[in-house]
Amino acid sequence: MRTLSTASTSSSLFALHGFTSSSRFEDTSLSLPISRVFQRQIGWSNLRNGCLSTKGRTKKLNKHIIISAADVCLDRSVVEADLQKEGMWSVHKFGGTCMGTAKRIQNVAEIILNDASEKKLVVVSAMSKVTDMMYNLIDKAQSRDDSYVTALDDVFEKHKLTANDLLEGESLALFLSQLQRDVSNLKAMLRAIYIAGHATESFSDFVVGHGELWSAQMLSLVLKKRGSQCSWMDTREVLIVNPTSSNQVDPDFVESEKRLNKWLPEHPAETIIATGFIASTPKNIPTTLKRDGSDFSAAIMGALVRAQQVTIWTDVDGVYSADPRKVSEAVILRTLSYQEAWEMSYFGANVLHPRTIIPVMKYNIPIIIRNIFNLSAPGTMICQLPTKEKGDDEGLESVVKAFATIDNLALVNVEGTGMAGVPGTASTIFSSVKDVGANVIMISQASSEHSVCFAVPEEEVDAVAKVLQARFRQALEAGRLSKVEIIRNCSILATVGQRMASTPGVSANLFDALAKANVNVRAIAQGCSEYNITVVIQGKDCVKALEAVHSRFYLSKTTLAVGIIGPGLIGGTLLDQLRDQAAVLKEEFNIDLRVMGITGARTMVLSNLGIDLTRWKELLKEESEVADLEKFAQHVHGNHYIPNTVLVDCTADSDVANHYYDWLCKGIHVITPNKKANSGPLDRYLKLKAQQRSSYTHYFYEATVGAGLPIISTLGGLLETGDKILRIEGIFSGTLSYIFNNFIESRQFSDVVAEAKQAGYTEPDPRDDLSGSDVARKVIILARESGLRLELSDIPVRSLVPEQLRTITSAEEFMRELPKFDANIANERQDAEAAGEVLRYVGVVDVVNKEGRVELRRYKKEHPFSQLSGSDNIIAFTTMRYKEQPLIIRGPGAGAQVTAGGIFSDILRLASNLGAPS
Ligand SMILES: NC(=O)c1ccc[n+]([C@@H]2O[C@H](COP(=O)([O-])OP(=O)(O)OC[C@H]3O[C@@H](n4cnc5c(N)ncnc54)[C@H](O)[C@@H]3O)[C@@H](O)[C@H]2O)c1
Ligand SMILES: N[C@@H](CCO)C(=O)O
Ligand code: NA
Repeated sequence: MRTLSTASTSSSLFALHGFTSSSRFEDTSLSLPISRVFQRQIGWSNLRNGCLSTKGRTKKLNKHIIISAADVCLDRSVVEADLQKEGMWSVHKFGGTCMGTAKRIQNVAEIILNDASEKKLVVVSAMSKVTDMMYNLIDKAQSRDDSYVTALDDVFEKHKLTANDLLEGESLALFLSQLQRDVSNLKAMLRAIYIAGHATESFSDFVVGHGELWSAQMLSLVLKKRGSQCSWMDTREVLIVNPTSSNQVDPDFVESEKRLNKWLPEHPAETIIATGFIASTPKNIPTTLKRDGSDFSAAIMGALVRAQQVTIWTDVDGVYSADPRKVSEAVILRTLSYQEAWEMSYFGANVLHPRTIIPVMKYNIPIIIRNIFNLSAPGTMICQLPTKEKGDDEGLESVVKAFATIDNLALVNVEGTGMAGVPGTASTIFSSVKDVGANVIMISQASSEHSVCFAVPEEEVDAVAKVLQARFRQALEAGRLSKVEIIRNCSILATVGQRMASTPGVSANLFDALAKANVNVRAIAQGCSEYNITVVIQGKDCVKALEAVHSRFYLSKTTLAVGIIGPGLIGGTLLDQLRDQAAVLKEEFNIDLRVMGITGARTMVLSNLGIDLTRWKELLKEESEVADLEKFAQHVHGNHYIPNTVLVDCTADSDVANHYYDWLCKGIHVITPNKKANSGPLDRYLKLKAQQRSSYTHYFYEATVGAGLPIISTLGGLLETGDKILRIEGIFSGTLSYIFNNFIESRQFSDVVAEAKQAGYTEPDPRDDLSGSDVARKVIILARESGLRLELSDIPVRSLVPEQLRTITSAEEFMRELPKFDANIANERQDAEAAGEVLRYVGVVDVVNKEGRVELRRYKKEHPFSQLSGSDNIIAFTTMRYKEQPLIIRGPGAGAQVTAGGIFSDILRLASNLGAPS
């Protein structure tokens, strides 16, 4: 497939920030000579445009530095050598939230004072809400609403109160008189706007930008009060930008640097507090840096002073590996490359605007995103990552770093044979899309050139479809194009990671994770850079897909929503085992099993976060509701934060088994020790298995034969590797094994049966064991696994249930009546003993003759079947490979612990199939 990804930015993804305008007050900071820094900048400015080499300025700089294009990074060792010599600048940016109150401004001052860097340049936004208040003033004045006057008073009050808290004496008086002057000026301007009923853009800029001017001045005075040598900067005097057509600006680095180099010696200080967001045009008209302007200001300033780093202070711990609202186990990334950060922000992650990265990337300056409210969090560093080739993997996390999604998209598919080899089709398509102002988010074209497919925001798709239908009407009528198809309700899932480029198998892993989560992929795009692989999926699958791929790449635990049906002996034991092992699984194996529901025949308990398994019995009594299997399945599966659901059927009920098909269709995995589904009607069984394969869901039932013994998996392994099964023969009933192993000497048959029941070996109704039907079911299960198409009724069975007790309704009554019939079986045993033999209840799958049977047979005392003890099962596989000596599996084949353990290991097999490390 030939693919192509666009780099256009969806404007809706980023928040609009405020900006500031002109206002001055005299700076009273102490002077400090900074000429060396200044000289260095002049020297470096020569390097920017084109391929140059610098020689001779210092010894360490006596190297060739080639800058071939704007985005190429300089040799870091050279940059560092130079910076260390000249004194390092660190740049900080504090947004509105950080500057929100007097207390927070003090906090900001503290952070600045604690930074030991020789030079500090601090970019600040307006106090939070101030920019909105300023816009509101303009709106009111424009709509001739008198209340702008009181609204302006509120702005004044807010700053006055803050300053009163922060400052005192001369500096307070200085600030307040400036504030008063600014507010009087603003009042006059707003009055002018009120009269005109309109504000020009530069007028608005002027008004709105005061927030930054005031916050910068206050912070600067606070720092001075605390002994810092500090100046404040109205960045419009320095920062020169050219507005572009697309509501963006291009910084003029050469001119800005010239102005900065003039400004710095005029305002000597260790620390400079600069207003974010404001700038001037080359003609000195005030303007702004538009969206996310303060971050951009910080990045440009960082580049201008060749900062050692730029720290963006915010209210989150850093950049997450995925939206934490969607992926509960998302982690904070320690590092991101510039390109990765770029990709993440394009896909809606609240990282940085891509343009913020460009200025710093050019000089290889790291950006650190840190939480001002959690200084213990190290934050995320966006920098040039060390490459694998250099053998320096430190700080690198996974190959795939992060995942992001864009919702509410539609795919447009233009298809037809008339496109191949005809230049201009793509151009016509995309110029039409441009004409209706739609934003193309992703493009993919198969190299057959028979279709071009692209994603646009859902709300723009109708206009796109209409214009394409019109533009291609002739081609559609003539059949050169077959259709312009719209696929609605789509989402994009982007997988980002720079090292994907050099690592084979990433996409295989990604697509495998999606397949296992039953997510259908509609379109794919990957640019040559391989920084990101983008897939288009159905909107409803988005969170599930995000969870699945996130956990696949080890960024989160493999989380499974588990529903337990039938908390009887086996189900209850399983719940206790889950309770005891949960922490270890989470810690050591990255597997997070959450039991979201438990249902018995009459009552059920549901949870949204996971049932506390130390109390499951009480909860089932105290907080239960009436059992409803539909509702139960829907609840356990309905939690969109957990990508995979498994229902574990621990009943012996055919009605429950009849739901498996439906559950598999819904993408729910099924695990069971219940033999009813696999030994029920053959057509149902075949349909179930076919559904399981085609739906990529998993259906595991190891405990149906031999309890926890690996019978089903061994058979599967033999078949999958091409062995041919000839015969499977053995003692398949734990109950009947126990009974005949212990039915010796003077013991009564009924007593031994009661013991087996007491030990938890029997089926809920022991007649299922004694009748041979349990063994017949196991024979059928193994026969079908081996490829035989047999029904349960095809298996001749010797029943040990006395004729008279077969119709009794309850298991308890049966147990009471059983002793009356002890003599019959005792006689049979004595006959065998007299011949030096023992009785054993065996099942046979005769694959060669395509038949099965269940019988009570006599074996010589030396025979392996005669050597068993307890509830041992013994199963012998005779195959083409194991012909002379059969492959034998022996061990306890019934009992609560071993059976629950077998089910548990099926759950872990499922987790492993879903991406948990093995
Ligand atoms: N006991 C063993 O050693 C062993 C070994 C392998 C497999 N198994 C299988 O394990 C399963 C459970 O056996 P057990 O000994 O725990 O039986 P049990 O009777 O102790 O438990 C079954 C539970 O299922 C509940 N139940 C019945 N119908 C239900 C329904 N429609 N919806 C919800 N709950 C329902 C019952 O109330 C009971 O709590 C059986 O299928 C059995 O064949 C048991
Ligand atoms: N009742 C069964 C349980 C295991 O399937 C037995 O005795 O073997
Ligand atoms: Na088993």
